[in-house]
Amino acid sequence: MNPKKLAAEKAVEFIEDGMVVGLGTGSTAYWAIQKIAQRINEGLRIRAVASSRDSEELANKLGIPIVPFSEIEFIDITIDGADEVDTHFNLIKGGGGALVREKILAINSKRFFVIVDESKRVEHLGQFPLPVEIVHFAVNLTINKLKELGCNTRIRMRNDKEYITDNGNIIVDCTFEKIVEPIELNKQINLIPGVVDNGLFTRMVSSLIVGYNDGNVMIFDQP
Ligand SMILES: O=C[C@H](O)[C@H](O)[C@H](O)COP(=O)(O)O
Repeated sequence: MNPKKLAAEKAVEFIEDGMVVGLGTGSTAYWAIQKIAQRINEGLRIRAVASSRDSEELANKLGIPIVPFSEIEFIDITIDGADEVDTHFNLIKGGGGALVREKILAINSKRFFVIVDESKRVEHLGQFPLPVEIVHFAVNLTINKLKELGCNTRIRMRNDKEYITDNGNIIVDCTFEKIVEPIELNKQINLIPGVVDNGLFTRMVSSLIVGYNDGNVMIFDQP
C-alpha cells in the first residue's frame, strides 16, 4: 500500500466532530483530504482552512466546507506533509510552494500532525533545497543576502517563467551543504528584508506519522 496514504489516513483518525482542521498541500496531504471527505460523507462535521489554492480547490470538489483564514481564531488540528524531517522533528517544507500559509496554519494549531513516507526522514536537513519566499521587486538584493548565509540559490521556475506563489511572491530554493542549526538559520533568514518566510519549520510538530513501504505506519510524538 502507498506509504503516504497510510500515514495520511492514520492522521485523519485524530479528527473529531466540530473541529477546525488545517489542510496541508502536496501529494501526501492529498490523501488526508480524500480521507477527510470520506469521513464527512459518513457524517463528520468540521470546518477546514486550506494552505493553498490547490488544496482549497480539491476540498471544494470533494465537499469539504472551507472557511477563510480571516474567519477563524484557532485551528484544532493541521495535517500536512514535509520534504524532510530531522531527528528533532525539524522540517523543510515548501516543495510545493505553500510554505507561508502552511506555517501560519502549523503555528496556530493546537496539534500539528506531519505525515510522511519513510524516505523523508534524515539525520540533518539540507539535502532538499530550502524554499524561501521573497518579494519580487528586490529579488537580486534579497538573494545576495541569502547567499551571505552560505547557500547556493536558484529562483524557482515553472514552464519557463518564475513560479509565483498563491501570495503573489517568488521562491528562491537555497542549497546549504548541511543545516546543523535549523532554529538559528530560520531566524537569520527571516531577518533579511524582502524575505516573507522560509520552509524551516522548527519546534512545531506535535506528532510525526510515518508510512513504510512494507505497509506499517508509526506515530512518533515530539521528542
Ligand atoms: O509546499 C508544499 C508542502 O510543504 C508539502 O507539504 C511538501 O512539499 C511535501 O509534499 P509531498 O507530500 O508532495 O512530498
